[in-house]
Amino acid sequence: MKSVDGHLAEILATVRPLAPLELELEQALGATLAEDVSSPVPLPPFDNSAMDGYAVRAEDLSEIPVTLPVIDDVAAGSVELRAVGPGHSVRIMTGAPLPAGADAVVPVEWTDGGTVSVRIDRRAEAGNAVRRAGEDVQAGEIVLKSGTVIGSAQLGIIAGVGRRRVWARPRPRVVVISTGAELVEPGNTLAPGQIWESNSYTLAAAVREAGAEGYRVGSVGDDPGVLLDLLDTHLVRADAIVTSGGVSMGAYEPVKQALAPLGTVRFEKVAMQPGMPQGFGVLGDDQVPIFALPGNPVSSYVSFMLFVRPALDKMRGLPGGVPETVTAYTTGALRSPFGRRSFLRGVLSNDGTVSPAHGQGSHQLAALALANALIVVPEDVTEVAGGAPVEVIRL
Ligand SMILES: Nc1nc2c(c(=O)[nH]1)N[C@H]1C(S)=C(S)[C@@H](COP(=O)(O)OP(=O)(O)OC[C@H]3O[C@@H](n4cnc5c(N)ncnc54)[C@H](O)[C@@H]3O)O[C@H]1N2
Ligand code: MOO
Repeated sequence: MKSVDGHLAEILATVRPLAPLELELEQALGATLAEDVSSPVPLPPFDNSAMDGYAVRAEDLSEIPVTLPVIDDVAAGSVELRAVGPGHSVRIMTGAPLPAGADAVVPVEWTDGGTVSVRIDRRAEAGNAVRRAGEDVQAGEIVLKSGTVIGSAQLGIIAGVGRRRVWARPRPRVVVISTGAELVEPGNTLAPGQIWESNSYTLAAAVREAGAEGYRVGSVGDDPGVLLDLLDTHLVRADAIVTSGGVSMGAYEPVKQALAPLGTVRFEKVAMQPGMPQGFGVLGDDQVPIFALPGNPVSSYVSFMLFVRPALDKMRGLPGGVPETVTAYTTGALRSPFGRRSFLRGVLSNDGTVSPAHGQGSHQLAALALANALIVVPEDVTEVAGGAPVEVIRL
């Protein structure tokens, strides 16, 4: 059997970072910067007020209280400014440019709020409530480095330095297809022998959680020809394809039957539990990677976390490697088949313990839904005693 590490290594050797595109700000959320972003100007671009109040010369406040004439009124965006001479003040709003001569802003709360003259009741030091030009960013300074994932705050600074577009690797577009003649869309009534289709929902959501775009095509039956047609239709808009089901040893295994003859997708047994039957390869002229995951709901989910998520990281231009683990102490005994690495579902607590889920079957989706971690039991270990340390992958 192929090792878990060997399978991941083959996947990571096959998938490539997506080519950068020039993305509009509105499309850039979740993309990975492929350039350093710098500011053409200092930020703030000019000295300005941090508060609504009065721009003054601090030296005029040596005697408190003091009453000063108000010679001007400046709002944010004002351009024609009168200088503040000795003994004068200017009413000023947050974000408005600091007039020449002034070196401090007195918040309105420290005054009587006058508009012709103002009584100031508290002393302000030079520099009080003044935001200096360039104190956030210097002209030419890099604000975001290439390789940064663009989240909301990153989008903010890109806009804040005046950029409309950036070069970035887009979120990979991933088409998700389930197979199985027994599957019925949720919301419909079950006939005997049928179950509600859940994997395409799980996997498309996991794709989105992994920072990619998930397109749920839904489920197809057991006909390999129908599956091939569907793949053909969707290949043009896919950076990767994920299928579930139809990869094991049964008489009706549409994914295996459709793809194995192409010669570019291999079906193998990987030494893990769950998730033993796995298919991986590439499709079409563009060599689009395809992950043919096993149909059991827990198996497809675990396979996604171990193989698809690191691959999507790599496609996004991020370091895509073995999922990180932390050490925890299992509250219960564990069993694992010899020669296979187990990924048991568990609940990791803040006290450093992990409680194995009740129900470790590959079909037990409810136990998976309660879990927040996978407990990793190595290939050469068949039993772990309660209280023993184990490695855990957070979900
Ligand atoms: N003789 C053998 N039988 C099986 C083997 C084996 O090595 N020899 N491997 C077992 C393992 S391990 C797994 S995992 C499954 C994988 O089977 P398939 O990938 O072919 O998946 P299916 O047979 O289509 O389905 C398995 C199971 O999962 C349910 N399922 C499938 N798709 C969905 C979906 N979209 N939503 C909800 N549930 C789904 C399906 O009804 C089956 O119960 O094979 C074992 N057998
Ligand atoms: O490996 Mo299968 O994934 O046991 O259910």
